[in-house]
Amino acid sequence: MQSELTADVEPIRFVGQTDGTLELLDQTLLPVELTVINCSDVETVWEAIKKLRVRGAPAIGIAAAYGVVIGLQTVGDEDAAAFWKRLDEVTDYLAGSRPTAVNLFWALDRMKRVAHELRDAGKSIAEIRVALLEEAKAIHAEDRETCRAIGRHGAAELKDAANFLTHCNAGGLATAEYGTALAVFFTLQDDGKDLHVFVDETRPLLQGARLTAWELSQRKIRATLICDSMAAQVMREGRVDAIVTGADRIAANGDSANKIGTYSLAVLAKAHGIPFYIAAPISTFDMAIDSGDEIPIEERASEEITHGFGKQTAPAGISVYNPAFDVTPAELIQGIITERGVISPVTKEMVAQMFAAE
Ligand SMILES: CSC[C@H]1O[C@H](OP(=O)(O)O)[C@H](O)[C@@H]1O
Repeated sequence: MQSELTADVEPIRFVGQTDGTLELLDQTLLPVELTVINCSDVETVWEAIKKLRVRGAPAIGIAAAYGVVIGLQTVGDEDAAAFWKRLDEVTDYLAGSRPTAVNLFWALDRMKRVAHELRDAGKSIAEIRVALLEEAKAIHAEDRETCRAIGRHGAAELKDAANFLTHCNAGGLATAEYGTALAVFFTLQDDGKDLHVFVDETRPLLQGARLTAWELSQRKIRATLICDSMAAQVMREGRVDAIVTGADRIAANGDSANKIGTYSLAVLAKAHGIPFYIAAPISTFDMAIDSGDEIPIEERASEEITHGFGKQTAPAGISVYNPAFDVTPAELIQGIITERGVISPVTKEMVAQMFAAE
């Protein structure tokens, strides 16, 4: 069913109080169909993250935080032991949905930390349950402002550029709203810039074609969809001033994991003398790992490649390798645009300095 899809559709919405439900815009059906799934149990939230009905590092973290609230609904306030056992069960369960986006684990750890601090302060289970919903809402609200700040810093950094290329979707659909990489383009537009964006379709799940192209068209930003393999050609033709992508996990030295195909863009950008930027919130930094070598890379089902576009496009039984992410080394990154400012050059020292800043 062709629905009227507008850019003000919220990808994530929690409805009700501690006994409420989580509404998620099913991104696997975009841009053709507008369907909202209603999550009333943690299994539905887990499946939505796993199947990319909700996706994008910050959005995954927000959904998981609400998933904790929903998962705890199966136990009452009267049995404290059951509540704490269930909290561990639910956070461990959600942590197993996807391995790469560190925001998932950052959000789950934050929810557990709040619960334990309140327990240690002598609060009741009922009070802790309410506080956890408020914490999930805080994570959600903070990300809205974080994205705006990333947009402001990115637009200032790239004020002299007009022609961009991006990969996958790091827009409002991947966050609370407004996005990270796309926030830079939205802010430049709001500042009066007439910009153009080449959009990689981003195989195999086509987040670029289905989601980024849609978000840019909704905002009437000039965009041209290309196959991933065409990126080098448009760079060689001199049609790209800068590349901006999102990230799913950034190591302490600045190595950045993002959708598969990002690393090749960074190598191509270097070959063509084009600045390559990552846009990501501080919550995407994993300071517990020294380099990108330690970032777990999700491998997904073969069918995403052999049965894309709704039909079989490869011989049965063919061997398939389907890593969903790759890692761009810090030396290929001109700058990492965060809500606190731009990290450039991207060194361990500069990352640590930004991470420690308020
Ligand atoms: C703002 S984070 C967006 C980030 O997440 C995407 O991955 P997925 O669609 O698999 O969740 C992609 O890496 C984007 O850059």
